[in-house]
Amino acid sequence: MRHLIGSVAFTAAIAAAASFIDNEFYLRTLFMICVYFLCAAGMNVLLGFAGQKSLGQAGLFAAGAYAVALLTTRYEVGPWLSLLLACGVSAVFGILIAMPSLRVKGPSLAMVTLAFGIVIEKVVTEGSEVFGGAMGIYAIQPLHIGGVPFTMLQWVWFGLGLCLVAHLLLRNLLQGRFGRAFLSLQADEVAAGAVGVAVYRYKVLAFVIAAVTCGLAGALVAQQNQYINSDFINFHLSIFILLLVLFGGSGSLYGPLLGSVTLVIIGALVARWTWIEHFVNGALLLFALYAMPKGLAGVFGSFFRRFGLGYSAGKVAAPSLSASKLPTRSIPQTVEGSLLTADSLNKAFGGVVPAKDVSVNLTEGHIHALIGPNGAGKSTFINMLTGIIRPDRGKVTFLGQDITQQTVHGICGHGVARTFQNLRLFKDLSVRENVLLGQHSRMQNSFVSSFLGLPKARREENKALQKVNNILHFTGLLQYAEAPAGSLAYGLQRRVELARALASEPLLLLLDEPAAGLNPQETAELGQLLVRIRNEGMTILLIEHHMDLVMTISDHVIVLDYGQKIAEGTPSKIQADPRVMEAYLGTSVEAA
Ligand SMILES: Nc1ncnc2c1ncn2[C@@H]1O[C@H](COP(=O)(O)OP(=O)(O)OP(=O)(O)O)[C@@H](O)[C@H]1O
Repeated sequence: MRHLIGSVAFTAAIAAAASFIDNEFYLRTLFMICVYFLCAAGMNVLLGFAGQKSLGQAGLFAAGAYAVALLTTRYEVGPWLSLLLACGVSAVFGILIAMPSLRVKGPSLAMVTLAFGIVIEKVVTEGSEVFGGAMGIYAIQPLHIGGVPFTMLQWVWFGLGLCLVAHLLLRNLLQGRFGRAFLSLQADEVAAGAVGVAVYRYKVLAFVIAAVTCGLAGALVAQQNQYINSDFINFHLSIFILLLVLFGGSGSLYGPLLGSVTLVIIGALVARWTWIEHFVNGALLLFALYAMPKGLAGVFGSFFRRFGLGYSAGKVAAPSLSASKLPTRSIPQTVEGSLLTADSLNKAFGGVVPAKDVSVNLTEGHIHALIGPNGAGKSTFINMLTGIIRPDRGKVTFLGQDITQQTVHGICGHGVARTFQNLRLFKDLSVRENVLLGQHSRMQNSFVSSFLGLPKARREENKALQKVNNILHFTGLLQYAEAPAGSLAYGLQRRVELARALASEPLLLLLDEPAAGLNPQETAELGQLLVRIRNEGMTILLIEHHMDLVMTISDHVIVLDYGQKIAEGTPSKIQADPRVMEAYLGTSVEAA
């Protein structure tokens, strides 16, 4: 509420100050700050949060601008409706431009989006019949009230209003479940999927948000100028939008504001020397990348923190502990006591065959261990169970349902959580945020309720915080809750990953070498923790090389060697099995 009142008061103060300006150039500069703020706010979601590098924003700006131009001039649609429809058209282009992101990443994605921008630029330049080419489209209908077109001051007021709404809505979205999900994409897509984030869906959503804000900005420029031509749509515009975010502070809620205010004012100051404009932008981009990796928002943030005025976005007071019990979900049904069945799983990577007809039955409420020499196929096996690797043949059934072809996040949603052999934490996020991400699939707030900041979104966030607090307490991590996960000692990081997996309230927990890199005391503590988790009713499948740990805590041991199951049974039976000894010793017991 404080933020809402502050934002409204800030915007109202600027709107009031603008009414005292009678210089058209100054008002136009203010309007352009609003336009670029809108572009930057959406781009910040895409780049700063979801980590998707797009160089095609000019194409989306064009989509909005030309949509409004064609609708008002050719089809005589009213200017207000055209503005709305232009946002819809841009959203469709946003989905189009998102498609490649489902296949390519990083620099390749930047290249593909760059190509998109160039194609749009060429289309509007060459397509003179429809788009007017270099001549452009004239007589675009401006916004009006009661038939009277907006004055420059009204454009500023309208722009400020849109910026306020965009800021408040995006802030709602980014501070909770959706913001964390976007950040997880940026950090590690495989881990994001494993905690239940629908990776593709969230990528498309980020592209659509960036497209709508950019298209809206394009439409506003076209309607305010009552004219658009291909000169507006060029590569420099895409770079400028990128610069707004990087210079202002990528991933900060205030970065777009700082970037657009600073860069538009610098642009206005050097406007009379057009030849240095690109030079200045290039220099600023280099400066931002090298000297201010977190942009102006990072510089201001550390300045305020030094004087004890730090504002930390999205930090929520820790709720009180109700109990140190794990949140769990109830089992809908079990098929003859069996939770998960793997039926004749096969996988080959060229000549390497890490799974040959592996069949396993994991019964409820037990600690199962999967052991075997290095390269036996243990990690491949749990990658197949969790959808990260598709088996060539065979079937995985969880609670009687075939999950063999399901997505990684879908399998997590069913109640299968995992940790990774090589830690896959979201290292820049705090321990609490990491574990909150584990709650992602259990939270019920929709896009709409999060975007509009409805009470349901706040209720879900509070509920998740309460559960996460209990998990942190259960795993002994409460005192590290606010620390960045990557800053913790290795053993603690392993525990954070375990806590994150517990947060999805799984029925089955798959742990890939959780004791790797732990000292003997930490390993013993881990063993006790796993037994406590089992006692809470969770089923565990543990891949481990620490035989003491495996033999002490497991109820059932499965042994793999060269991709084949060679034995299974109780720990004592496995210890006495000559095939197992042979697999580990590399020769028969007698020969050894
Ligand atoms: N994506 C892949 N492409 C090619 N080969 C792979 C791939 N993943 C695993 N392998 C190979 O499959 C075999 C089994 O690997 P896996 O990681 O499943 O074994 P593991 O039992 O978990 O071993 P460790 O105990 O050393 O972790 C290895 O020879 C490995 O090199």
